[in-house]
Amino acid sequence: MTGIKIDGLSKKFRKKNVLDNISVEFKPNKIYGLLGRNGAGKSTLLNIIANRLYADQGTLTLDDENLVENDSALGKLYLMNDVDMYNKSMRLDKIFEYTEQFYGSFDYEYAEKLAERFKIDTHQKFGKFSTGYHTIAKLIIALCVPADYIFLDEPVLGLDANHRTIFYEELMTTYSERPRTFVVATHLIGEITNILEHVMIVSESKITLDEDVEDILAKSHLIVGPQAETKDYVEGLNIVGKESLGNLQGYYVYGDLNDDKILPDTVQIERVDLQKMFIYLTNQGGENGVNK
Ligand SMILES: Nc1ncnc2c1ncn2[C@@H]1O[C@H](COP(=O)(O)OP(=O)(O)OP(=O)(O)O)[C@@H](O)[C@H]1O
Repeated sequence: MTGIKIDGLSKKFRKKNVLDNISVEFKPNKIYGLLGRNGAGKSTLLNIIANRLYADQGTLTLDDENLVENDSALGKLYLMNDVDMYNKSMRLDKIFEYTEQFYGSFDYEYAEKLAERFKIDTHQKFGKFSTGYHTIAKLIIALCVPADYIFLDEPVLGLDANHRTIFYEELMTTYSERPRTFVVATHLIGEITNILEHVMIVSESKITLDEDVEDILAKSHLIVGPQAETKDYVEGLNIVGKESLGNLQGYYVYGDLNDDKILPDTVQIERVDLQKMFIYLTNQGGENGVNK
Protein backbone atom coordinates (compact mmCIF):
# COMPACT_ATOMS: atom_id res chain seq x y z
CA MET A 1 0.00 0.00 0.00
CA THR A 2 1.82 3.07 -1.22
CA GLY A 3 -1.05 5.54 -1.03
CA ILE A 4 -1.95 8.34 -3.41
CA LYS A 5 0.92 9.85 -5.37
CA ILE A 6 0.58 13.04 -7.38
CA ASP A 7 3.45 14.01 -9.59
CA GLY A 8 4.02 17.16 -11.61
CA LEU A 9 0.38 18.19 -11.53
CA SER A 10 -0.62 21.48 -13.16
CA LYS A 11 -3.98 23.09 -13.77
CA LYS A 12 -4.84 26.39 -15.40
CA PHE A 13 -8.21 28.11 -15.53
CA ARG A 14 -8.14 30.32 -18.59
CA LYS A 15 -4.60 31.69 -18.37
CA LYS A 16 -4.30 31.54 -14.59
CA ASN A 17 -2.06 28.88 -13.05
CA VAL A 18 -4.10 27.47 -10.16
CA LEU A 19 -1.80 24.52 -9.50
CA ASP A 20 1.72 24.65 -10.85
CA ASN A 21 3.77 21.45 -11.03
CA ILE A 22 2.66 20.05 -7.70
CA SER A 23 4.00 16.75 -6.35
CA VAL A 24 2.52 15.36 -3.11
CA GLU A 25 1.64 12.06 -1.48
CA PHE A 26 -1.18 10.96 0.78
CA LYS A 27 -0.09 7.88 2.72
CA PRO A 28 -2.41 5.23 4.17
CA ASN A 29 -3.93 5.79 7.62
CA LYS A 30 -3.04 9.38 8.34
CA ILE A 31 -4.98 12.59 9.02
CA TYR A 32 -3.90 15.40 6.72
CA GLY A 33 -4.74 19.06 6.82
CA LEU A 34 -4.76 20.81 3.47
CA LEU A 35 -4.58 24.45 4.42
CA GLY A 36 -4.55 27.60 2.36
CA ARG A 37 -6.30 30.88 1.97
CA ASN A 38 -9.49 31.34 -0.04
CA GLY A 39 -8.86 30.62 -3.68
CA ALA A 40 -5.48 28.98 -3.06
CA GLY A 41 -6.38 25.88 -5.07
CA LYS A 42 -7.35 23.33 -2.37
CA SER A 43 -10.71 22.40 -3.90
CA THR A 44 -9.20 22.22 -7.36
CA LEU A 45 -6.62 19.72 -6.12
CA LEU A 46 -9.27 17.56 -4.42
CA ASN A 47 -11.55 17.69 -7.46
CA ILE A 48 -8.70 16.51 -9.66
CA ILE A 49 -7.90 13.62 -7.29
CA ALA A 50 -11.57 12.58 -7.33
CA ASN A 51 -11.74 12.86 -11.16
CA ARG A 52 -14.32 15.61 -11.07
CA LEU A 53 -11.84 17.82 -12.88
CA TYR A 54 -8.94 16.92 -15.12
CA ALA A 55 -5.39 18.14 -14.76
CA ASP A 56 -3.56 19.77 -17.67
CA GLN A 57 -0.43 17.86 -16.76
CA GLY A 58 0.85 15.35 -14.25
CA THR A 59 0.19 11.81 -13.04
CA LEU A 60 -2.04 10.52 -10.24
CA THR A 61 -1.80 7.01 -8.83
CA LEU A 62 -3.34 5.08 -5.95
CA ASP A 63 -1.24 2.13 -4.79
CA ASP A 64 0.71 2.49 -8.04
CA GLU A 65 -2.43 2.18 -10.19
CA ASN A 66 -3.44 5.06 -12.46
CA LEU A 67 -6.21 7.02 -10.73
CA VAL A 68 -7.65 8.73 -13.81
CA GLU A 69 -10.84 7.16 -15.19
CA ASN A 70 -10.16 3.98 -13.20
CA ASP A 71 -13.31 2.91 -11.34
CA SER A 72 -11.66 0.32 -9.12
CA ALA A 73 -9.12 2.88 -7.84
CA LEU A 74 -11.78 5.61 -7.59
CA GLY A 75 -13.93 3.30 -5.46
CA LYS A 76 -11.25 3.52 -2.77
CA LEU A 77 -11.74 7.25 -2.30
CA TYR A 78 -14.59 9.57 -1.41
CA LEU A 79 -14.83 13.33 -1.73
CA MET A 80 -17.27 15.37 0.30
CA ASN A 81 -17.57 18.95 -0.89
CA ASP A 82 -20.16 21.63 -1.58
CA VAL A 83 -21.34 19.93 -4.77
CA ASP A 84 -24.39 17.78 -4.11
CA MET A 85 -24.23 14.42 -5.80
CA TYR A 86 -27.70 13.45 -4.59
CA ASN A 87 -31.22 14.03 -5.74
CA LYS A 88 -32.93 16.60 -3.49
CA SER A 89 -36.09 14.50 -3.27
CA MET A 90 -34.22 11.41 -2.03
CA ARG A 91 -34.48 10.56 1.65
CA LEU A 92 -31.22 10.38 3.58
CA ASP A 93 -31.66 6.67 4.40
CA LYS A 94 -32.18 5.99 0.67
CA ILE A 95 -28.96 7.87 -0.06
CA PHE A 96 -27.21 5.47 2.34
CA GLU A 97 -28.49 2.56 0.21
CA TYR A 98 -27.50 4.30 -3.00
CA THR A 99 -23.98 4.85 -1.59
CA GLU A 100 -23.81 1.17 -0.61
CA GLN A 101 -24.60 0.17 -4.20
CA PHE A 102 -21.70 2.22 -5.49
CA TYR A 103 -19.13 1.40 -2.79
CA GLY A 104 -20.10 -2.22 -2.14
CA SER A 105 -20.93 -1.68 1.54
CA PHE A 106 -21.99 1.01 4.01
CA ASP A 107 -21.72 1.18 7.80
CA TYR A 108 -25.45 1.48 8.66
CA GLU A 109 -24.84 0.85 12.35
CA TYR A 110 -22.44 3.75 12.62
CA ALA A 111 -24.71 5.95 10.46
CA GLU A 112 -27.53 5.32 12.93
CA LYS A 113 -25.29 6.17 15.88
CA LEU A 114 -24.16 9.39 14.17
CA ALA A 115 -27.74 10.31 13.29
CA GLU A 116 -28.65 9.99 16.97
CA ARG A 117 -25.70 12.09 18.13
CA PHE A 118 -26.37 14.83 15.60
CA LYS A 119 -30.13 14.48 16.08
CA ILE A 120 -30.81 14.26 12.36
CA ASP A 121 -33.89 12.59 10.89
CA THR A 122 -32.70 10.08 8.29
CA HIS A 123 -36.24 9.84 6.82
CA GLN A 124 -36.04 13.50 5.78
CA LYS A 125 -35.61 14.38 2.11
CA PHE A 126 -32.11 15.61 1.31
CA GLY A 127 -33.35 18.90 -0.15
CA LYS A 128 -35.33 19.72 3.01
CA PHE A 129 -32.39 19.95 5.42
CA SER A 130 -31.25 23.31 6.83
CA THR A 131 -27.72 24.42 5.81
CA GLY A 132 -26.12 22.87 8.91
CA TYR A 133 -28.03 19.59 8.64
CA HIS A 134 -27.26 19.44 4.94
CA THR A 135 -23.56 19.38 5.85
CA ILE A 136 -24.22 16.88 8.66
CA ALA A 137 -26.01 14.53 6.23
CA LYS A 138 -23.01 14.63 3.91
CA LEU A 139 -20.57 14.14 6.80
CA ILE A 140 -22.44 11.03 7.97
CA ILE A 141 -22.16 9.54 4.49
CA ALA A 142 -18.45 10.42 4.33
CA LEU A 143 -17.75 8.76 7.70
CA CYS A 144 -19.71 5.59 6.80
CA VAL A 145 -18.46 4.80 3.28
CA PRO A 146 -15.92 1.97 3.19
CA ALA A 147 -13.36 4.07 1.22
CA ASP A 148 -9.72 4.17 2.36
CA TYR A 149 -9.19 7.82 1.44
CA ILE A 150 -11.76 10.33 2.58
CA PHE A 151 -11.41 13.92 1.37
CA LEU A 152 -13.43 16.50 3.27
CA ASP A 153 -13.52 19.93 1.65
CA GLU A 154 -14.52 22.54 4.25
CA PRO A 155 -16.40 19.94 6.34
CA VAL A 156 -17.66 22.23 9.12
CA LEU A 157 -19.08 25.10 7.09
CA GLY A 158 -22.47 26.04 8.53
CA LEU A 159 -22.14 23.82 11.63
CA ASP A 160 -22.70 25.34 15.07
CA ALA A 161 -20.05 24.91 17.81
CA ASN A 162 -21.78 21.90 19.35
CA HIS A 163 -22.04 20.06 16.03
CA ARG A 164 -18.44 20.91 15.15
CA THR A 165 -17.32 19.36 18.44
CA ILE A 166 -19.32 16.19 17.74
CA PHE A 167 -17.79 15.98 14.28
CA TYR A 168 -14.20 16.30 15.55
CA GLU A 169 -14.85 13.71 18.28
CA GLU A 170 -16.42 11.27 15.84
CA LEU A 171 -13.63 11.77 13.33
CA MET A 172 -11.09 10.78 15.99
CA THR A 173 -13.19 7.81 17.18
CA THR A 174 -13.82 6.35 13.75
CA TYR A 175 -10.19 6.93 12.81
CA SER A 176 -8.95 4.95 15.81
CA GLU A 177 -11.49 2.16 15.26
CA ARG A 178 -11.00 1.89 11.52
CA PRO A 179 -7.81 3.65 10.47
CA ARG A 180 -7.93 5.22 7.02
CA THR A 181 -6.74 8.44 5.47
CA PHE A 182 -8.62 11.65 5.99
CA VAL A 183 -7.67 14.81 4.14
CA VAL A 184 -9.38 17.88 5.55
CA ALA A 185 -9.20 20.98 3.35
CA THR A 186 -10.02 24.20 5.13
CA HIS A 187 -9.20 27.85 5.49
CA LEU A 188 -10.62 27.75 9.04
CA ILE A 189 -7.54 26.49 10.83
CA GLY A 190 -8.65 27.01 14.43
CA GLU A 191 -10.31 23.92 15.85
CA ILE A 192 -8.84 21.42 13.41
CA THR A 193 -5.23 21.96 14.53
CA ASN A 194 -5.28 19.39 17.32
CA ILE A 195 -6.35 16.45 15.22
CA LEU A 196 -3.94 16.80 12.30
CA GLU A 197 -0.92 14.55 11.87
CA HIS A 198 0.44 16.08 8.70
CA VAL A 199 -0.04 19.50 7.17
CA MET A 200 0.18 20.72 3.59
CA ILE A 201 -0.19 24.38 2.76
CA VAL A 202 -1.25 25.50 -0.71
CA SER A 203 -0.28 29.01 -1.62
CA GLU A 204 0.08 30.80 -4.93
CA SER A 205 -0.34 27.58 -6.94
CA LYS A 206 2.42 25.71 -5.06
CA ILE A 207 2.66 23.49 -2.00
CA THR A 208 4.69 25.68 0.36
CA LEU A 209 4.71 23.30 3.32
CA ASP A 210 4.41 19.51 3.47
CA GLU A 211 5.43 18.18 6.91
CA ASP A 212 4.37 16.06 9.85
CA VAL A 213 2.96 18.16 12.67
CA GLU A 214 5.67 16.79 14.98
CA ASP A 215 8.37 18.19 12.70
CA ILE A 216 6.54 21.49 12.31
CA LEU A 217 6.46 21.81 16.10
CA ALA A 218 10.18 21.08 16.32
CA LYS A 219 10.92 23.83 13.78
CA SER A 220 8.58 26.43 15.32
CA HIS A 221 9.90 28.98 17.81
CA LEU A 222 8.47 32.04 19.50
CA ILE A 223 11.19 34.45 20.53
CA VAL A 224 10.03 37.05 23.04
CA GLY A 225 11.81 39.97 24.65
CA PRO A 226 12.46 43.71 24.54
CA GLN A 227 12.23 45.08 21.00
CA ALA A 228 15.89 45.93 20.31
CA GLU A 229 17.52 42.78 21.75
CA THR A 230 14.91 40.46 20.25
CA LYS A 231 15.12 42.04 16.82
CA ASP A 232 18.88 41.69 16.93
CA TYR A 233 18.65 38.02 17.98
CA VAL A 234 16.20 37.04 15.19
CA GLU A 235 18.02 38.88 12.43
CA GLY A 236 18.72 36.50 9.53
CA LEU A 237 16.25 33.88 10.80
CA ASN A 238 13.09 32.85 8.92
CA ILE A 239 10.60 35.17 10.62
CA VAL A 240 7.04 34.27 9.63
CA GLY A 241 5.08 36.41 12.09
CA LYS A 242 5.48 39.16 14.62
CA GLU A 243 3.32 40.44 17.47
CA SER A 244 3.53 42.92 20.32
CA LEU A 245 3.02 41.50 23.79
CA GLY A 246 2.70 44.58 25.99
CA ASN A 247 6.18 46.11 26.11
CA LEU A 248 7.67 43.01 24.60
CA GLN A 249 8.00 41.91 21.02
CA GLY A 250 7.34 38.34 19.89
CA TYR A 251 8.78 36.89 16.68
CA TYR A 252 7.50 33.61 15.21
CA VAL A 253 10.43 31.84 13.61
CA TYR A 254 10.15 28.76 11.41
CA GLY A 255 13.34 26.72 10.99
CA ASP A 256 16.73 26.61 12.65
CA LEU A 257 17.86 29.17 15.18
CA ASN A 258 21.37 30.54 14.99
CA ASP A 259 23.46 28.45 17.39
CA ASP A 260 26.38 30.87 17.10
CA LYS A 261 24.36 33.71 18.57
CA ILE A 262 24.07 33.94 22.34
CA LEU A 263 20.51 34.39 23.59
CA PRO A 264 20.44 37.56 25.74
CA ASP A 265 19.17 37.06 29.33
CA THR A 266 16.19 39.28 28.57
CA VAL A 267 15.07 37.25 25.55
CA GLN A 268 13.23 33.95 25.85
CA ILE A 269 12.26 31.12 23.56
CA GLU A 270 8.66 30.17 24.31
CA ARG A 271 6.28 27.42 23.34
CA VAL A 272 4.53 28.13 20.08
CA ASP A 273 0.78 28.03 19.70
CA LEU A 274 0.50 25.71 16.69
CA GLN A 275 -2.74 27.29 15.53
CA LYS A 276 -1.04 30.69 15.29
CA MET A 277 1.97 29.17 13.54
CA PHE A 278 -0.31 27.65 10.88
CA ILE A 279 -2.02 30.98 10.37
CA TYR A 280 1.33 32.70 9.85
CA LEU A 281 2.62 29.93 7.59
CA THR A 282 -0.60 29.95 5.57
CA ASN A 283 -0.53 33.71 5.10
CA GLN A 284 3.08 33.66 4.06
CA GLY A 285 3.72 31.56 0.93
CA GLY A 286 4.83 33.20 -2.28
CA GLU A 287 8.20 34.90 -2.27
CA ASN A 288 8.85 34.10 1.36
CA GLY A 289 7.55 30.52 1.21
CA VAL A 290 8.86 28.53 4.13
CA ASN A 291 10.41 25.87 1.95
CA LYS A 292 12.32 28.32 -0.18
N1 LIG B 1 -14.30 26.18 -12.81
C1 LIG B 1 -13.48 27.21 -12.65
N2 LIG B 1 -13.33 28.12 -13.64
C2 LIG B 1 -12.49 29.17 -13.50
N3 LIG B 1 -11.75 29.42 -12.40
C3 LIG B 1 -11.87 28.57 -11.39
C4 LIG B 1 -12.75 27.41 -11.44
N4 LIG B 1 -12.65 26.74 -10.27
C5 LIG B 1 -11.76 27.42 -9.51
N5 LIG B 1 -11.29 28.51 -10.16
C6 LIG B 1 -10.29 29.48 -9.64
O1 LIG B 1 -9.19 28.73 -9.20
C7 LIG B 1 -8.64 29.28 -8.02
C8 LIG B 1 -8.58 28.20 -6.95
O2 LIG B 1 -9.91 27.87 -6.53
P1 LIG B 1 -10.21 26.75 -5.45
O3 LIG B 1 -11.68 26.67 -5.33
O4 LIG B 1 -9.46 25.52 -5.81
O5 LIG B 1 -9.56 27.37 -4.14
P2 LIG B 1 -9.71 26.95 -2.60
O6 LIG B 1 -8.33 26.94 -2.04
O7 LIG B 1 -10.49 25.69 -2.51
O8 LIG B 1 -10.52 28.17 -2.02
P3 LIG B 1 -11.69 28.26 -0.87
O9 LIG B 1 -10.99 28.10 0.43
O10 LIG B 1 -12.19 29.65 -1.09
O11 LIG B 1 -12.68 27.19 -1.20
C9 LIG B 1 -9.50 30.48 -7.67
O12 LIG B 1 -8.87 31.63 -8.15
C10 LIG B 1 -10.79 30.22 -8.42
O13 LIG B 1 -11.42 31.42 -8.76
